[in-house]
Amino acid sequence: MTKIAAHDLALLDPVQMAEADRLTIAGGMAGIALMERAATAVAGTIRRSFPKARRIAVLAGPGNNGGDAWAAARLLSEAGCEPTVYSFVAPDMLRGDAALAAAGYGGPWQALEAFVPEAGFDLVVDGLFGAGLARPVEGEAARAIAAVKGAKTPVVAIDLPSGISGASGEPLGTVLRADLTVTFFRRKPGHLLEPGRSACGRVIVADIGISDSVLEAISPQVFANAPGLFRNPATSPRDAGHKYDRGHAVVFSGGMARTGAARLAAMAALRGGAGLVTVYAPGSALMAHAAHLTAIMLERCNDAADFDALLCDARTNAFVLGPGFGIGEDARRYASAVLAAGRRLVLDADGITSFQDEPETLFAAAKAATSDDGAPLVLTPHAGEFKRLFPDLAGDATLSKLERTRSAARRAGAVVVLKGRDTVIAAPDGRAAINSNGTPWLATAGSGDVLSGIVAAQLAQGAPSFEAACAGVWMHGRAAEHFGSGLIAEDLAPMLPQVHTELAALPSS
Ligand SMILES: NC(=O)C1=CN([C@@H]2O[C@H](COP(=O)(O)OP(=O)(O)OC[C@H]3O[C@@H](n4cnc5c(N)ncnc54)[C@H](O)[C@@H]3O)[C@@H](O)[C@H]2O)[C@@H](O)CC1
Ligand SMILES: [K+]
Repeated sequence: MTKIAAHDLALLDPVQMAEADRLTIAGGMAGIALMERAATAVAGTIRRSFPKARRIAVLAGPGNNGGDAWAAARLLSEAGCEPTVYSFVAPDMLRGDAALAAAGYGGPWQALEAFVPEAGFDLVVDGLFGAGLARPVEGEAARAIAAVKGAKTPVVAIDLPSGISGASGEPLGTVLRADLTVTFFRRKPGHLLEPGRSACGRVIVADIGISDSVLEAISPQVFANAPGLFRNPATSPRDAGHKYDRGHAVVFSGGMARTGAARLAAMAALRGGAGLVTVYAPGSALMAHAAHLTAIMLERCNDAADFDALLCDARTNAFVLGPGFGIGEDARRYASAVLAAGRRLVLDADGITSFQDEPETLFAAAKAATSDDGAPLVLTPHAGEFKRLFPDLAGDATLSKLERTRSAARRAGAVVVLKGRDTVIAAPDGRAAINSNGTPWLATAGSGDVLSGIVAAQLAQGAPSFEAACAGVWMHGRAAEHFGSGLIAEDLAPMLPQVHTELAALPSS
């Protein structure tokens, strides 16, 4: 990935954001100037997005999130609105920049206890808690949030909806649901991870004068998943290219009654950009495949002897094992052999479950096969499959989805794609990406088989595993967006040409 793209897509946790703040202040900008810019962004967004809002309730917390709220109230008042601040603490309890911001506001304010949203407000501004949320929201703040929910008045959150952790997207006590969230400099993981993402509504990132150069010192490792993270265009063939330039992907098939999943993955691999795709199937499944496959090739693979012979073709470089394959010794043997032969492997579904009693065998094989090119193994579990390989991480309620996936990748020596509405992709070296495209229609039978095929296509074309996984997840989500409602798994691969066209049109990075 390029530095510029990575910087644009960086997500900062509250500690890193505080560091960005500190470096900016150390560079000569006063803290109150940063707060003023944050408030200007909030007030400006409100004026643009809710131009008819006159009577505005501004909920202000005890820290700098509250400071932003007091300063925004002043700006809204200057713009002709009628704000009333409802403060969580008496203003003389505020400290630092927040105290300065409150002192600069000359309009009406009351204690938070007095807040009754039914009193005809057009809009509520949530400046209770942001990056500094440190414990569950309870008591008076929780009452105010519940009252906002009941009133159905539009809500604009400052930085984060109160009750959502910026680091994890997890709720801490009562959570406010916003229609729009204005955050500063860069998004935070909590804006993309559920349930945070749903609580934010639309997210606007405002420039408050923090220079991108602070990111050099912070060196972010977590990113929003988007084309800047992977080779761009990921899949456009060279004009004078040969099909072998784009690699040869292989999909292992299950037996006679379970061949569809392998075909879904194989077609996705071909449409995903692999030059050639072959299905390796047991003899019992050959007829079923032969009746369906055209551009995709077919080989008999009944046992280890067949497989060893097939592996002699050094051009097969990316394998998919798992969809419809069946759980057991064959899966373990083939997966280990693929890795030992220096090929790259997407392990999904039954392939993952096959290692539930001996995950260390898989992890050792992945680590032994790791080279300068990075991890050779990509695991694509949903939450249930993740739990089979990493039961302790799955059961640790103190870990966020992001932390769980990063720990799993480090332990396995593999790129881990933990699927869901907020799919997290993590590499053993600590890099991680959070995906946010796609539609709810992706929760359909066979959707994961397609994803494994698209990822294998990127591996076959030579993308490093982390980039291949990021690209595959993004393309999969984008294909669903192009199709729209009524999607089933078969509809995804036919949408991939549009996704390739879109990627190819982006400026190369
Ligand atoms: N870091 C930056 O670069 C900038 C930060 N700004 C604002 O500053 C905010 C962060 O400010 P702070 O670090 O002061 O944090 P917050 O204002 O989010 O909250 C911290 C305060 O809330 C209290 N608190 C935390 N959880 C509570 C709970 N559940 N119930 C009751 N009290 C609770 C803490 O004791 C502390 O007093 C950001 O969200 C943003 O709005 C902006 O002013 C612009 C620049
Ligand atoms: K807030």
